[in-house]
This record gives sequence, C-alpha cells and structure tokens, in this order.
Amino acid sequence: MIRFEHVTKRYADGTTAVDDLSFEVAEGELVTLVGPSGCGKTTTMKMVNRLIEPTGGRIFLNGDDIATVDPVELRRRIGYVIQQIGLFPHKTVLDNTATVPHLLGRPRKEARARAAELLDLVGLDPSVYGSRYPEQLSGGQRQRVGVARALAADPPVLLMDEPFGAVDPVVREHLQTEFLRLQSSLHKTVLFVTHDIEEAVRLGDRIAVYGSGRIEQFDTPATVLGAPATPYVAEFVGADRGLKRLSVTPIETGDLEQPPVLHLDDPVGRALAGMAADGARWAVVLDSEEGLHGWVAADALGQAAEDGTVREHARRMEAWLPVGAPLKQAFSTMLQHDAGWIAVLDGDRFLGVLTPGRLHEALRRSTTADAANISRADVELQTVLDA
Ligand SMILES: Nc1ncnc2c1ncn2[C@@H]1O[C@H](COP(=O)(O)OP(=O)(O)OP(=O)(O)O)[C@@H](O)[C@H]1O
Repeated sequence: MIRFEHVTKRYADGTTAVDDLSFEVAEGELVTLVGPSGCGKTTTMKMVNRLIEPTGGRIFLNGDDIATVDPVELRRRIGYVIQQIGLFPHKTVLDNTATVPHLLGRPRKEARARAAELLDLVGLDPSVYGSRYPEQLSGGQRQRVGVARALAADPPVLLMDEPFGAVDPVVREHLQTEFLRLQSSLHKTVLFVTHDIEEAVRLGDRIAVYGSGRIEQFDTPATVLGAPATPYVAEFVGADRGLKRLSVTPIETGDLEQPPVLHLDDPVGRALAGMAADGARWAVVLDSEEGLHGWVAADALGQAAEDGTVREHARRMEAWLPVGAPLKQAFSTMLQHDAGWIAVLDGDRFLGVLTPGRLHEALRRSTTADAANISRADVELQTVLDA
C-alpha cells in the first residue's frame, strides 16, 4: 500500500534526515516508526503526503508514484493527525470535524451528520461535545477530535505523528486502547510516529526502529523485543524487553494444558473415579453446550454424596481469558485472582487452561532469540513469578 524505494532526504543545509530508506506497509497494516529525537521519523512521514519532497528515491501509494499525483488530490487519500492538532479555535467541535467532508463538496448538513457519527466513533458524544469549542475540551478529548477529523474523508491511509504525545500517561493509554479498537474495525493503513517504545510495541503490527536516518530493524514487536537485530536496537528497546514481550505475545491453543473435564450433570461417583485415575485435584466443569461453567475440587466431591451430581459442588470460574489475549493479561489475571491457572476460551467454548509453567513456555516460543536473550527473559519472568 505504501512503498518506499531507496528514499533519501537531504536538507539544504546538508543534513541527511533520511538515508536510502526502503520498506513497505501492507494494506490495513499499522506500522510504528520509533526512534530517538531527530532520527528522521517525521521527515519520513511528511514525504508520504508531500509536505516534504525527497531528494532521492520514490514513494508509491497503492502502486502510484506519489511524485506524479497532485498533492491536494494525494492528501485527500491520506488522513493526518499530529500532536498539536490545530483545531480551528473559533469553530465548534462538530464544525471542526465536518470541515474536510464539506471541503470535499458534501452538503453542509450531510457533512455535519457524518461528523457526528465520527465523534461518536472516537468516544465523544456529539450531543454533549459537538457544540463546544476546542478550548473547552481536555487534551485527550482534543486528540480524539483530531482523529475524528482525520477520518472524516474516510481516507484509506492515516499518518499519525505523536498523536497522543501531549497527554498524560493514563489518558494516553486510554487513547491507545480506543485507537486499537477503532483500527480493528476500520483496517486503515497507518504509519504512526512515536519516540515511545512502549507505544510502538503496543500499537504496531510491525515496528520500524530508526537509528540516524536509517531503519535498524523492521519487524513484529515480538521479534524486535525478543531478537533485537543490533546492539543499538537492544539498547533502545530496553533491558526489560522480556517483560515487554509479554504484552505482545498472544495465548495460543498450543500453549494450553488439558485438565480433566466434567459436565454439570455427571454423577459424583463417576467424576471422582475419573479424577482419581488422572491423579487430578480439580477438574473443569462444562455445561451441556460445552461452555465453561466453572471448576470443582476433588476434595469437595470426596465429601459429597455419591448419588449427587457435579452441579451441586461446582464453583463458578472467575479467572478466564479469550484465546489470543496477550500473556501479560494472563499473568495479571493470575495475580489478581490469586489463581494457579486460568481457563482460556474461544467465544464460549473451553479450550484448556494456562498455568505459570505454560506461560513461561509460551514466552520462550514467542521468540527466535538466541540462547542468551532467551535465558535473560526467562530470568526476568522467573523473578516476577517468584516475587
Ligand atoms: N527543514 C530542515 N532543515 C534542515 N534540517 C532539518 C529540517 N527539518 C528537519 N531537519 C533535521 O533532520 C533530522 C530529522 O528530523 P525529523 O524531524 O525527521 O526527526 P524526528 O525523528 O521526527 O525527530 P522528533 O522525534 O524530535 O520529532 C534532524 O536532524 C533535524 O534537525
């Protein structure tokens, strides 16, 4: 969708901001550009909507060499969100959001109706916020308006330059979560600039780690964290990357253990015999549709009347997660519920349980890291588990 071919930008004073850059962003993919101040991230981004012209190489958007596309027409295909979003101070939030569709020739009423939909989409009730002026919003709310405005023309591509940089960490995390939710339904092709590795890891399908004017590594968050390509990347992503990797490694079916499974209407005697044969101290209890009901302890069944059913002794399950949730969520759920294992579901269907041991193995699986990296991450995780 966006392709850089040997792109260089040398400013008039001789500064090489971007040096022979080649990479591609697939349709619907969110790529984060991350690196220290002055490494060329913003220059890279501004070359895509021709706010800056490269001095060498070519950039393609959907197969078109953008040098041949009229810049105004090009920018209609590209939403742009920046930190100082530059809302018009004398226009209401609704009118700010409606500006682009209106400029694109939509009748005013239609543009405003679309703007209201977009505000709703980014979590701002248009009946509450639509008539306010930008100065009457919090920083986080202003950024949401910025995102709504960038989406107003329904562009296939979004460029976002530190869009959540000016808000406090709590609001920032909130905006990130909302943006991920939005992206999971909109599937825009996104280039997202940040200097914050946590943000890059959290949002990116892939991350481009910038050194000075060049990309040092371009890969998935799990690989960048697990197997940094150079000492520079290793230093940039930080010594606690083993823990960061927990945030980007999903629970997979293969990570799960299969405990004994009982059903609500199973007779106690048969259930106990089955558990004894497995040497199990507890079993998962499913309902008649194979959905998760809870669990039952062998001790509880041992004291029960043999002609009863599992139903009377089963306890509801509090700790469960959907398959695909990040290991970090599994880990914090275990801690929160003081649970030695948690159930993993696909919709309502029970798939198996994740234990600390399996979590540890999943973390190992997540990387192609060399032995040194693996053991380091393991040690870090072990320290946390022991704490
Ligand atoms: N108009 C310009 N003239 C000369 N040098 C420039 C110009 N704009 C940017 N630069 C230089 O180009 C390099 C890359 O700048 P750029 O803004 O792309 O970095 P960045 O990675 O986005 O940094 P930050 O995170 O601080 O925004 C820097 O050394 C910067 O000083």
